[in-house]
Amino acid sequence: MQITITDVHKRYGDVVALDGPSFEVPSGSTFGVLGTNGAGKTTLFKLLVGHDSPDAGRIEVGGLDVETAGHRVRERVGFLPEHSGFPPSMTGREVLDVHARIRGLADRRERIAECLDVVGLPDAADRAVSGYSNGMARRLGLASVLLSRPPVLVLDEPTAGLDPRGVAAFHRLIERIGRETDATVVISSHVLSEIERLCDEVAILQDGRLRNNGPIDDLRRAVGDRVTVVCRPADDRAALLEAVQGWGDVTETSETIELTCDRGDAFDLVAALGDQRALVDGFEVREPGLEAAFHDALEAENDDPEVSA
Ligand SMILES: Nc1ncnc2c1ncn2[C@@H]1O[C@H](COP(=O)(O)OP(=O)(O)OP(=O)(O)O)[C@@H](O)[C@H]1O
Repeated sequence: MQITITDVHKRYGDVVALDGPSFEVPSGSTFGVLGTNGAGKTTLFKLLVGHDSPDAGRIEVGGLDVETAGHRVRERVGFLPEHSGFPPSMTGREVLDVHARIRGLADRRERIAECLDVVGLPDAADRAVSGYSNGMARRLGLASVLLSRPPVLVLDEPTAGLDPRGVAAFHRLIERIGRETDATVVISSHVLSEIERLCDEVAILQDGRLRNNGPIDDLRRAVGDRVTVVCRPADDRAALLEAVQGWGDVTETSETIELTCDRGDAFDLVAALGDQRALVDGFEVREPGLEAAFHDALEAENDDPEVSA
């Protein structure tokens, strides 16, 4: 395991920010920490990188205790905070040069050029960062984190505030890092689709407590063995609607008729749809998403605050 979090507690005055989550992050995985506002994600990350201390519990990174070996942990972990500011008059390259010097990197010039290339900023490298868009500033932040090739990257809400193109570019970047390096990447987000797209495993936090964790596929399965068959009606929508009555729970949207049934019945349903070819323009089978797992985890909390999901 690259990261082990054991029964971590943290309060700020009366506010309980973390209430005993325990989970592990496998080496080389892209791991999502998911939670609504105030769930404790940023607090957990601050403890993880040694910027703050837990009141109780233990966090280990690569077998090192963050409390007692903080300096060595910080050498292993590249942290992109939720809000990172750069001196506005410096160029991107100068910002990276300062970071490279602080870390004592020997091959600064080459490494900076490589990282600018990875994040897609070589053309803007010699412009003042005051003229950078949000997305460019986030990518520069990521470049600064990548400089020393840390085995662990901790990215706090890396796409917050980016426009859709910026989000897509950042996702491609994280996917590339996941593919081309052995780094363990830990990302926090409250955007489910983002975690679902990028991550292998996830921990779901709510009010500082761990509600669920594990491989995304396992969580999806745990949601229940239900699948949804989404049909696009041909010309006679009413006839299709009548034909599918009783095959599953029916939901209509302006474009589709959606049938949700037990996975075991899905084959029969699809076969029956095949017999109704004249009424159906096309269909797809949709697996339950992480969204359902997320809401299940949160509902478990509302049903019984004492029961851990
Ligand atoms: N320095 C602090 N002083 C007082 N309360 C704090 C402090 N830092 C965090 N908190 C509180 O601890 C709780 C957890 O906050 P945290 O920032 O970790 O959540 P988060 O999941 O990162 O939220 P968001 O998605 O909104 O960034 C919140 O109730 C927050 O108000």
